[in-house]
Amino acid sequence: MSSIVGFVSRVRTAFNPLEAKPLPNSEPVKFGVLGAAAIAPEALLAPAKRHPEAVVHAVAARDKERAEAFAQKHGITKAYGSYQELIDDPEIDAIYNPLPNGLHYEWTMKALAAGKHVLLEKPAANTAEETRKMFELAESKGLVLLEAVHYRFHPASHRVKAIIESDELGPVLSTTTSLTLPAGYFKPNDIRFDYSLGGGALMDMGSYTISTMRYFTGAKPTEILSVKQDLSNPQVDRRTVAKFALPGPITSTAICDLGVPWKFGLIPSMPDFNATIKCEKGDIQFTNYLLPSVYHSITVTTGSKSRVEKAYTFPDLGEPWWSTYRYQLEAFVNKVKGRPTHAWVTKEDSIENMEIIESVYAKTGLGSRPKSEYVPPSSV
Ligand SMILES: NC(=O)C1=CN([C@@H]2O[C@H](COP(=O)(O)OP(=O)(O)OC[C@H]3O[C@@H](n4cnc5c(N)ncnc54)[C@H](OP(=O)(O)O)[C@@H]3O)[C@@H](O)[C@H]2O)C=CC1
Ligand SMILES: O=C1OC[C@@H](O)[C@H](O)[C@H]1O
Repeated sequence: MSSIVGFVSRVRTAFNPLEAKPLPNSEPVKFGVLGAAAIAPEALLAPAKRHPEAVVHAVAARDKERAEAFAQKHGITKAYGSYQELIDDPEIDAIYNPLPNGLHYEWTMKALAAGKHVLLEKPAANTAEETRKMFELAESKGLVLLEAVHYRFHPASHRVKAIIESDELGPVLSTTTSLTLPAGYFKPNDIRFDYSLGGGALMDMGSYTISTMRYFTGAKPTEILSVKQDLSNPQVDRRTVAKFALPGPITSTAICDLGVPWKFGLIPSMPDFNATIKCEKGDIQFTNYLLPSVYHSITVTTGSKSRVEKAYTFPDLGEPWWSTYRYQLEAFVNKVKGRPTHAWVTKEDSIENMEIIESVYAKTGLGSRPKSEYVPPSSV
């Protein structure tokens, strides 16, 4: 019963934003958003309204009218008809980059070159080399760059990691991390199915399934044991199932699918956003690891005993309705302000994730998504 009340309360709060009052003695971090992207309201606009030190100041779209309509709808002060104009706005401190994957590198490099911090959507870029270059530029300019791997900032993921590290269940033997959605969820013309824009299930959902495998095992694969891909067009995987060997006895399976065919062509499959971690003395079933603020459960089983845990807040941070994105924004703003953060995704972490994605694509012969043609000026 209490979990239903909690669910209703969290969802109600999600649709009725509690606006935070600005802090009197602190300048807010002013964000500019590149593109009127579908994910921007959930991943930045709503969390910023609930953060006392974050403001979304401007949005840019390729078409100025689209930017203006988006700005009006979301109460954003400025709208630009080009991404560069927004980046050049001296009032903006940080850029949120939710462009298609294949444009992450170019526009992050341009934003960093202009002296802006960047909150960058996942996956960081099309290649590990581009990811490295972005982080090197950020470091050389003393700027914050974060790949928005939002689940890493939520207390539920931390709780699962803490159980694994507590040794209650002994060493990890295997993991299965899944992210699947039914066919029809994404339209055929979605950016996720466009090779030239960095599309593919492994780039999209797969960036999380690889990331959670690495996070929960604390290890990097030593070998790709097998990969099976179903394609939506000759260069783009709709589904990828990859099996990995990790150090010691660990094996991991990462499953992602942008459109599971309906059963008998009639019944859509349920989304699968679950992680299973099998350990020597028991296992953990983490339900809905991607959007745990809506609902999640952490079921720990040893022998015939099992218990269910939930973690919506940290002891000293958060509210039950804080989404993964709100927790992520908390860390980003703290980092920009030079304060400690409760969690972070490092340069090395982002590069390693991209290396694994590329190595899976190499194994099947599909190959990495196209390298950006953008060449930064030599002065950068
Ligand atoms: N953190 C998370 O939970 C999620 C992250 N993502 C990530 O965010 C990014 C965007 O995803 P999503 O919001 O779903 O995508 P959308 O298609 O809604 O948005 C992409 C934006 O990119 C701009 N754009 C620029 N060039 C192109 C082009 N050639 N073709 C298409 N769009 C272009 C468009 O901006 P304009 O307005 O200028 O036309 C559009 O608003 C991806 O990297 C994805 O992986 C996505 C969903 C969830
Ligand atoms: O990042 C994401 O998270 C949620 C998914 O629906 C989406 O495909 C992906 O881009």
